[in-house]
Amino acid sequence: MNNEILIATKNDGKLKEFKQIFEQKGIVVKSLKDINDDVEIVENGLSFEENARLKADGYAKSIGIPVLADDSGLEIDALNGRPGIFSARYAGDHNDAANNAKVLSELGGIPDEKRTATFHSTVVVRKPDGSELVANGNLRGRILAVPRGDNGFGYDPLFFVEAKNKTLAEMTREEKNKISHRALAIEDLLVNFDKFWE
Ligand SMILES: O=c1nc[nH]c2c1ncn2[C@H]1C[C@H](O)[C@@H](COP(=O)(O)OP(=O)(O)OP(=O)(O)O)O1
Ligand SMILES: [Mg+2]
Repeated sequence: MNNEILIATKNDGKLKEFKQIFEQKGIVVKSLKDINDDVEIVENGLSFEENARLKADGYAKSIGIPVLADDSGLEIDALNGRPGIFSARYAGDHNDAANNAKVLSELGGIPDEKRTATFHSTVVVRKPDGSELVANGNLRGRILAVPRGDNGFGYDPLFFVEAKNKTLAEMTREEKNKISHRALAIEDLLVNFDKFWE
């Protein structure tokens, strides 16, 4: 039975979200901690999709099971879509606090109604035979001036979801996993998944 997938991410927050979503579907999630092969992947693609493919491909050849990678980021309208594909290293290195501070400083003085943003996720799954599935998800929200909440990771404390009257960091993992860009990408993925998975 083909029921295992490797989630190729070094981000524990993402891994926990994917685990919850796939385990509900009876799919066993393996992480990079379960394999010896620690590859350093340079995310130098020009799009979310290219970066997700680089990550999935980096592991798909050596591991005998399907590999899923996500490349995601925050696109702020008033910043012409920045930080976008550079979300993880916006303030120089992979530091959530510094990235959030940079975003807040760039948005300084911009009023609430102009602080709209999209969280985007592109997910690529590669099988050992090279076949792949690509899916996307988007979540609209607004960037607060002051962070709220302690859950989640990354830009979650700044990302306010109007319909829930909460930031992503004020939601439980279950709540976030019902609406997030990553959850929506997986929903999109699952439309074609069974056929791909056979
Ligand atoms: O739900 C989210 N809630 C908050 N922040 C988020 C989310 N989704 C992506 N983000 C931010 C985190 C990181 O700054 C960048 C993704 O960068 P990205 O390269 O895809 O992920 P990563 O480097 O953390 O882990 P990895 O590449 O090993 O999967 O966007
Ligand atoms: Mg990354």
